[in-house]
Amino acid sequence: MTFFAVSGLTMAFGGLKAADDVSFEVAKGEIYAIIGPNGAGKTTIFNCINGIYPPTEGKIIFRDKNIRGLSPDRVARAGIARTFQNIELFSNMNTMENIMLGRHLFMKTGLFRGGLMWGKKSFAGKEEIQNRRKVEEIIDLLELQSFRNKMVGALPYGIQKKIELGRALAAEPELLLLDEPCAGMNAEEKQDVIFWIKDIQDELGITILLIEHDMNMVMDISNRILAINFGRKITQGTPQQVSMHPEVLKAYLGGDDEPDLPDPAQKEHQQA
Ligand SMILES: Nc1ncnc2c1ncn2[C@@H]1O[C@H](COP(=O)(O)OP(=O)(O)OP(=O)(O)O)[C@@H](O)[C@H]1O
Repeated sequence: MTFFAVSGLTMAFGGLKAADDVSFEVAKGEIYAIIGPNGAGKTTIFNCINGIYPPTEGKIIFRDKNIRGLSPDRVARAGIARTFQNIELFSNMNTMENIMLGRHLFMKTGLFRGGLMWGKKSFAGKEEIQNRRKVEEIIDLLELQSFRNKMVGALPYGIQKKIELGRALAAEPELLLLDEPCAGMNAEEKQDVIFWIKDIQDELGITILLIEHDMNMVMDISNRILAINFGRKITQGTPQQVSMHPEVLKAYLGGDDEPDLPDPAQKEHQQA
């Protein structure tokens, strides 16, 4: 079975091909990163995968089905969740309520209404209790207990990013798309995110497709990497292979100078 594959994906905005004949495959259980300079087309690929843009050409295969052109809601129902580059939370709702929004795919009654309107023994009440239980599991997993009832607008940036991750997990995805999970974070917060992502892979068995500018993080966390520039694939491979590719070095440095990319081989050596 093909778990996830993109083949010949092209997304044109007028004369500009933001994604140009991009193909790659992600195996179940891996952490797969897409890297590239600003404007390379990374977010466009995510937007095509989760149905925000209908691709101009190509196929997007998830569990053997072509999901190209499905609406974001249907893509989510198929098992693909996403976080965004800029935090997309409801700042005047608390942590629990924001994560609960990720459960809407499973709700037959309206959000938060079940327990209130129909009593605990009704179908709506049971559904509400079940959803709240799942949300509590996520709050425990991400260690968000002390923020459960706090309005998210007032919480630190790193915590808000974690709540957004929690909301995506609430949809119980098989594939999780993370768009720059470390953007705007300090070194300690980034370490935290790396820890959670590895945990999500190991403990929940969720496959992760990641966009990230922080090369240290990408090299540390990814099983494989796709490098793109000007909408086109440069290369794909292990962190070691990709970090040594001359076109990747050129794309990042604009020349053939000594690269500033971390050396995964050295990291492995240090860890040994
Ligand atoms: N809706 C749109 N309409 C027109 N052009 C777009 C649209 N979305 C993206 N683009 C263009 O497509 C190109 C790729 O943009 P995209 O946001 O995918 O790059 P990116 O690699 O995610 O960049 P960054 O790292 O800065 O987020 C850019 O030139 C961008 O201006």
